[in-house]
Amino acid sequence: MTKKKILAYNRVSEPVLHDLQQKYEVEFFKHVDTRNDERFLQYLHQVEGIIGLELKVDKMLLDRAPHLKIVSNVSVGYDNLDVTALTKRGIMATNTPDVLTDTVADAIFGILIATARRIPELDHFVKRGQWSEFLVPEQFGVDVHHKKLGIIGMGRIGQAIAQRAHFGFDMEILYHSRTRKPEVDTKYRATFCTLDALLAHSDFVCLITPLTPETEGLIGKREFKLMKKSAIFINGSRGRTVVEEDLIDALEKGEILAAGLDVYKQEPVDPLNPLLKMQNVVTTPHIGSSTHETELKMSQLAAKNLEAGLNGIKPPNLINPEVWGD
Ligand SMILES: NC(=O)C1=CN([C@@H]2O[C@H](COP(=O)(O)OP(=O)(O)OC[C@H]3O[C@@H](n4cnc5c(N)ncnc54)[C@H](O)[C@@H]3O)[C@@H](O)[C@H]2O)C=CC1
Ligand SMILES: O=C(O)C(=O)CO
Repeated sequence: MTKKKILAYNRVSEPVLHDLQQKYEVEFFKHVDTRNDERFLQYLHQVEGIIGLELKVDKMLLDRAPHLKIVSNVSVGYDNLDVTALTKRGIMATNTPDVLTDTVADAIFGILIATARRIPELDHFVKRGQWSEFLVPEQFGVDVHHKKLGIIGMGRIGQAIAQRAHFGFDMEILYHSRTRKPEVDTKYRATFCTLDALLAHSDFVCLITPLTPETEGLIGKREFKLMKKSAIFINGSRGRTVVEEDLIDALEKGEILAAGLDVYKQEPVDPLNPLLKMQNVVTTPHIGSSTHETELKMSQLAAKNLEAGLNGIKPPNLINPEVWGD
């Protein structure tokens, strides 16, 4: 029997890829120009399944994949997929929620602390051999514990951040989300509020929504102006939820104190991006879920979704259940 053809893209853990290769014909592509790479386009024409990270799946790509049944993202975010176009063609789309929640929350909390306590900057100071006298107040950071944390997007990861903030650091939590979550209010002593109230009152503003037409550019000039001058802004969502030029402007003008960023408008980030030159900005290269343990779990879950879809079983993490007739 001929094996079903699968296209693996960008990042799929080695043991998972190996396992898939036993059962399917698998071609792995690292980074491709999806419009012009001949090998990619020829293989795409034959595949029934795609598994991978951040492949831009749009109408043009789908027109070139007539046998495609399922696209299995190795990520919880799926802003890389044109879900409407997939659904119209009856193609399943899946993601990897839950398995990465705690890992991402750890990373975001780490970035928050690193920004508040200026850890990367002072690490360089020590390593450059500049630590010759006691620290001066200009090098001090700000406290995290007992401060007000504003979380925009109180979903799975937002709640895991709230848990760390409440139980670990006794922080007061404000949140803004599509709906109020009474269980979160009780569990983490959190208060649901408008976006503007959150921005005006928070010491730390943490953005962790998905990227959607509603959240694109959610935080820009007006929102930075509403924040406290002492506010620290943390973005763990996607770069385009923020107007990056306005963030740069707000930092340059001292409208906010500092920023901790895991995501950018363009990734990998342009080495000339002014954010990289700012001492009060902590940058990480989209590390949210990137631990050995969690990347493996994400790939395993993505493979489970893929195989279910290919074999006529409803995938556990179907994003567009309409294609299943639900
Ligand atoms: N930096 C990184 O490495 C990672 C980033 N992410 C990002 O985090 C996002 C969230 O992941 P989860 O918490 O698992 O998703 P989720 O779906 O559980 O939570 C998202 C929350 O955002 C809220 N939301 C949506 N639109 C909103 C709006 N316009 N205003 C306010 N709140 C809004 C939703 O109501 C929901 O509570 C992902 O979609 C992804 O973009 C996820 C994993 C790793
Ligand atoms: O899962 C996601 O959405 C990520 O950003 C990377 O893990």
